[in-house]
Amino acid sequence: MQTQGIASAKFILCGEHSVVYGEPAISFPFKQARIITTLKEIEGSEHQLISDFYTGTLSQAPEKLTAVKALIPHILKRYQCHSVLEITIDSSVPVGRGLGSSAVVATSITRAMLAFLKRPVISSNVLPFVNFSEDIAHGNPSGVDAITVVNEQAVWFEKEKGLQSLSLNLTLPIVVADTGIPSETRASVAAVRDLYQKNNIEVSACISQLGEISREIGKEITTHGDLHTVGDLFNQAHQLLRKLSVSSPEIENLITCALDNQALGAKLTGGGRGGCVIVLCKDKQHAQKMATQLSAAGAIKTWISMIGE
Ligand SMILES: C[C@@](O)(CCO)CC(=O)[O-]
Repeated sequence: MQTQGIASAKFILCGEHSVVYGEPAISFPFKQARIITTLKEIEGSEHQLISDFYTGTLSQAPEKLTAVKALIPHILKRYQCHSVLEITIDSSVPVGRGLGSSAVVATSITRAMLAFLKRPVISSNVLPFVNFSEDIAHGNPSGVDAITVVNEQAVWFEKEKGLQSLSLNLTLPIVVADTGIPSETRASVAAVRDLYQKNNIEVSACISQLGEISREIGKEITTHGDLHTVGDLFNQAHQLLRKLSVSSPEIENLITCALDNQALGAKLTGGGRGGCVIVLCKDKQHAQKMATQLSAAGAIKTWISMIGE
């Protein structure tokens, strides 16, 4: 018997980093990039992993796959299953680009495994396993990536309160552009924590302002708000994230290109220090032109996402 689990990427509209300190974040599923995990039982004594990144026994998988290595036996143990598995991971989600690749792989594996174990593949069963895997991958994540990927819906998230679904009343023409530089969420969260410990007053102020921006963006996008206002808020958020030391020359290069080409606003998304930027455009046509300009400026890949359409 063969089972499959599919999961899509996510991107954070606003609130990355400040969400770790209890402020709200808004994030969306990003269906253009996804992972399909296929499982089957095999003879032998060792689980086998097949992926673009690594193929071989699960126990010998490289350090970058530590969370996957832990997740598979954890789920089997939880359901007292002794099967030996072949796990094939087919991914179009770039790794370490702020698009939630670790939560996506954990979700697709968990879904495939629950189907294999004949358990209901529902969010309440999947989420605890994805959180288990994310804790290993990122240390102490806020949980926004896991909840967005598992629930596959627009999310308003606060660490203490969890998820609230968002109903959009404004279409956001967004270009997601990949700098091509890996973004290490664990390292960027640690860098912000370090700054926070050294300069508590200034960093606390940045974090509260980022929280306020998320609240204002939340209001705009759920009440037929104004795209220009959302764009201004993107720019303000990016300046604050820059102050928190999570931008990079490659991110700044794409942001400059976007603003030079009449973007309404542009910011990094996810952990930063590499990864992707999101650019708010006037309409779909503008987004198409913008994608071409960002590619010419060095983005290794771009996607157009008409959020809320
Ligand atoms: C940078 C961060 O805010 C988002 C990473 O996608 C980390 C987290 O929320 O755990």
